[in-house]
Amino acid sequence: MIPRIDLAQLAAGDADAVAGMHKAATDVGFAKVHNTALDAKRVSAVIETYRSFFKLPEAEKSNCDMAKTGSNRGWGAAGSEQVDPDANPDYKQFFDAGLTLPDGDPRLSEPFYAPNCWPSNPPEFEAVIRQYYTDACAVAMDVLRGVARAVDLSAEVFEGAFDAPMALLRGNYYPARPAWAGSKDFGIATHTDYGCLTLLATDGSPGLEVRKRGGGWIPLSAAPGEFIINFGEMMEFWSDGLVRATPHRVVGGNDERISVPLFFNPAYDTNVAPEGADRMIKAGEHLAARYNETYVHLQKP
Ligand SMILES: O=C(O)CCC(=O)C(=O)O
Ligand SMILES: [Fe+2]
Repeated sequence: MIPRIDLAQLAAGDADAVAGMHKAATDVGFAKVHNTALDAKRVSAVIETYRSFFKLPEAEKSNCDMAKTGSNRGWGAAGSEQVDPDANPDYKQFFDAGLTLPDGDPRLSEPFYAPNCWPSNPPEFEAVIRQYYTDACAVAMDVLRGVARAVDLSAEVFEGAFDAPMALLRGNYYPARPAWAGSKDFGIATHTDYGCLTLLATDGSPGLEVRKRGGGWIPLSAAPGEFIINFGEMMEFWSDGLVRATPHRVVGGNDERISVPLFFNPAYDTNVAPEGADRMIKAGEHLAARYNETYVHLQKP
């Protein structure tokens, strides 16, 4: 069973909500979260904005092709990410956006704080996505505070670590599963997320599957207004293995599907080693290693 958590109740310390988050974090690695600052209407507008973009001709989308920029901002064509080395590159398309830094900020030359590429169509794209990025980061921070409370990590652990986050907002577009797809082809192949927390909105269509500890897969879906959350590798390091990064995938079906994960990653220099450990795991270095493995345009031949 995947816990379903009321975020306002979690923030207020409600015992059931705290217990639900404890189970989500330490057992299944996934939860559904509702009653957040982002309502169904806002999330639907974001999903439809991405949908309009993905429906554009490839030639227009390629103005923001990340393979041309060398960073991970902009459009990723089908086949541009390979999250499982034993599977083929994913057949999904996606669009990545990160923190918008002021012009002239020296961090703009660092890969994790690279400038965004905003398409000119649909015309509202930049405004809608930038506002959602900011608001979704605030919801993710609320969730993390609830996680700290639920698993007894000191609340200060996360404070300050997300002031200039390497958080990445992605729109995933899964077309209907292609007729040519074989056993090594996925919308997104089996993987764990790299960062701390993923706050995932979807258009409500099925497709996501979460790996069960004993084997097999649990299908999970959420309509706009309700979020799926899961934990990534950095959170597993940070909590010394207490919080679980659970593998998941999308095989894909007969209908197209849009999902919008916010990968809530801390600032580059954050040490995500367990508290009190005598080693250092720099968040930015972990992320760089994982990006270099999985973005096809960054892979070494
Ligand atoms: O589309 C989904 O539901 C999941 C996407 C996902 O796992 C990812 O983008 O990391
Ligand atoms: Fe994922």
